[in-house]
Amino acid sequence: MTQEQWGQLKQELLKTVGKNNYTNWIEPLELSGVSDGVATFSVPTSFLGNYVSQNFGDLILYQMNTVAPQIRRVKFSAAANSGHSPTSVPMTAKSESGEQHPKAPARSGSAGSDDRLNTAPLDERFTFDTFVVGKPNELAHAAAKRVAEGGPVTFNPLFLYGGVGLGKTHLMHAIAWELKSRRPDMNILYLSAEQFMYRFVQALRDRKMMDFKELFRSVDVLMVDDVQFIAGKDSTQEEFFHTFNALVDQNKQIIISGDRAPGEIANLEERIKSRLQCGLVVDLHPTDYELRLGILQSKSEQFAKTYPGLEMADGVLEFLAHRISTNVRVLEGALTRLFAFASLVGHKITLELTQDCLADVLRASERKISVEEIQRQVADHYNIRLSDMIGPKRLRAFARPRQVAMYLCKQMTSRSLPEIGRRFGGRDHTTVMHGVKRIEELQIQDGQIAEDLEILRRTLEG
Ligand SMILES: Nc1ncnc2c1ncn2[C@@H]1O[C@H](COP(=O)(O)OP(=O)(O)OP(=O)(O)O)[C@@H](O)[C@H]1O
Repeated sequence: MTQEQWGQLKQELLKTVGKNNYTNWIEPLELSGVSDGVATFSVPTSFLGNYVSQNFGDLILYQMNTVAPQIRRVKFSAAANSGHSPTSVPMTAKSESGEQHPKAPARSGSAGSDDRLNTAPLDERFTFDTFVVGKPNELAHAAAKRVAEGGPVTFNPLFLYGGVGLGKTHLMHAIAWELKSRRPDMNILYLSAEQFMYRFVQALRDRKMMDFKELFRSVDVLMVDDVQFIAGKDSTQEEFFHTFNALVDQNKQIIISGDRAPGEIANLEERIKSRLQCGLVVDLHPTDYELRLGILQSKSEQFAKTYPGLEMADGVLEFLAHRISTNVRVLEGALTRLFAFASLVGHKITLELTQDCLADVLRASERKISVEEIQRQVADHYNIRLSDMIGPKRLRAFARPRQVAMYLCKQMTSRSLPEIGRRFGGRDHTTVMHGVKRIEELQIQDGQIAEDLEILRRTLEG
C-alpha cells in the first residue's frame, strides 16, 4: 500500500467517522509500512494506539482491504520516546503487548489465595450473574457452570472458543469467581497466553525456571486465555505442553480459550492440538438478535442505575440489536457512549439521538460486510469462479451458490432486493426474491445447506 493510497483511504475514513473523530484519532496515524499481511502505523502515544485499535481498528482494516486484501491486521506502534512497547492490533482489535492490553484496563478485585498467583486480576463485572445466556452461548455457559461447581474433574481441559468479544474471557472469570466463593482455599491461576509467555521468558532470563515450574504446577485450576497467541512460539509451546501434562497428571482442572477450534489454530504444535481436543471443546457462536437484545436490556438496566432519571424511548434497544454487529464489546461500547452522551446533553434517549450519537458505529457495522465480500467468500467456499457465480450460467453447480450468496446479502447487508439483483449480473429483484426463499426452505430441509450457511456466516462475521 502506498502513502498515496493511504491518503485516499483516510479521506474515506473521514466520511465514515466524522470530522471530530478524524482529527483526533485518524489524522495522527502514519503508515510506516506493510509486511507479511500486517500494516504498521506509527502513533504518537500508546494510548492513542489502543484507542484507535479498539474503536476504529476493524474499520481501518476494512478500508485497507478494499485496496489491499492481503492485509490481515493492523498494528499501532507508539513512537520510541513514548516509553511504551508497540501495540499490535490483529483483526480481533486486541493488543499483543502485555501491559497495554486494551481489553484489560486496571481491573479491580482479585482471586487466588496465593499472592504469587495473582498474575491477572479478575474483572469483578465478569460473573455468571451478569452473563446473559442465549442460544449461541448456552452450551459454553452450561459447560462453564459445570466446571465452576468444582466437583471431580470430568472433562479436561475445557476449551472455549469463538470470535472476538463473544464472552470467552467473561466466562473464564465467572468460573474463577464462582470457584473462589465455593472453595476459597483453591489456587486458581488465570492469565493470558501472552502473560504465560512473558513469565516464561522472564524466568529464563532470570534463571528462575525451577520457580516458574513450581508455581505453575502448584495450582489447582489453570486458566489460559487466548491460547492462539503461543502458536509459532516454539519454546513457549514446549513449556506450555509440559505444564499442561503435569497438571492433567495431577487431575487439576485446566480451562483454555482460543479464537478458533484447537485443530484450526495455525502453527500450533500437533501434540498440543491433540491435548486440547482431549476434553470438552465448546464454541461461542456469534450472537443472534435475541441474545443481543437480552444483553442490551441487561446492560441498560445497569446503566439506568448510574444515570437515574435518564429515559429511553421504546424501540431503541431493538434498533441497536438489529443494527450493531455480533461483537458484544462493540455493543457495550455503543451503549456506554449513548448513555454518557444523553446524560451530557440532558435528553431522553430517542431513536434520533441514537442515530446521531452512534452514526460512526452504525455506519461501520453497516459497511462491514459488503455484497462483494459475500460473493467472494461464497465462490471460495464452493470452489467456483466468481465470474461463474455472478454470470448467466444456470448450472446447478453455479445456481445454488448464487442463491446462497443472494440470501446472505439479504440477511447480512442492508441492500434492497433490486440492488442485490444489480450486483448479481443485473438480475431482476424477483429472481433474488426467489433465490432467498429457496434457501430459506432448503435451510430447513437440507443439513448441508444449513451447515454451509453457518460456516459462511461465521467467516463473514469474522
Ligand atoms: N453473554 C454475555 N452477557 C453479558 N456480557 C457479555 C456477554 N458476552 C460478552 N459480554 C461482554 O462483552 C465484552 C467482551 O467479552 P469478552 O472479553 O469475554 O470477549 P472474548 O470472547 O474474550 O473476546 P476476545 O476474542 O477479544 O478475547 C465483555 O465486556 C463482556 O462482559
